[in-house]
Amino acid sequence: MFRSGRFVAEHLDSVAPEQVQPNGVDLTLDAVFEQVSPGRIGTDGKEIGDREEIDADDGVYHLPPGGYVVRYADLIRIPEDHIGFLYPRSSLLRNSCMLDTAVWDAGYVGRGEGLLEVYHDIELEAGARIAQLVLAEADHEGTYEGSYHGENIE
Ligand SMILES: O=c1ccn([C@H]2C[C@H](O)[C@@H](COP(=O)(O)OP(=O)(O)OP(=O)(O)O)O2)c(=O)[nH]1
Repeated sequence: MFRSGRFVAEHLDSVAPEQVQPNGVDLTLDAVFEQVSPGRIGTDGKEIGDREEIDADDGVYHLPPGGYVVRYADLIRIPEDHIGFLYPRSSLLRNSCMLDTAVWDAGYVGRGEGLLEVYHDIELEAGARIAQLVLAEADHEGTYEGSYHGENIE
């Protein structure tokens, strides 16, 4: 069963009322990066390529077509007995952009990242809502202890 937005909000730090949706919580944009060196995924592990942070102009990112790594501002804690799924805000799709996301594991804590695909120039303001996190009840064995556990927490 998918949980309500109010339930999801209980597992994020400092959620503004406008972020809470009927079925989930909107995540906001913290930073935008451009990858500048190759990454690697092998049988023996993975390496993430270097990135350069893109400057916002008076708090607004002006993004030409391309692929960008975005970091969400919201600190997320996926509770035990749950799994998280993140979806793009439909206004992104309606503006010829897409946010690619993966599974959010039970036990994960951090400020996560996603891949923003831009097919037409777009302006995104820092702090703008760009995605929606939903939580579903799920069986699992163990909890997330991977390399991204605790990421982007100062
Ligand atoms: O769009 C997403 C989806 C998930 N995550 C977070 C939550 C998730 O629990 C964690 C790890 O994701 P995954 O298990 O897919 O990472 P991996 O590439 O398999 O790395 P590791 O082996 O370290 O887990 O990253 C994101 O930041 N963005």
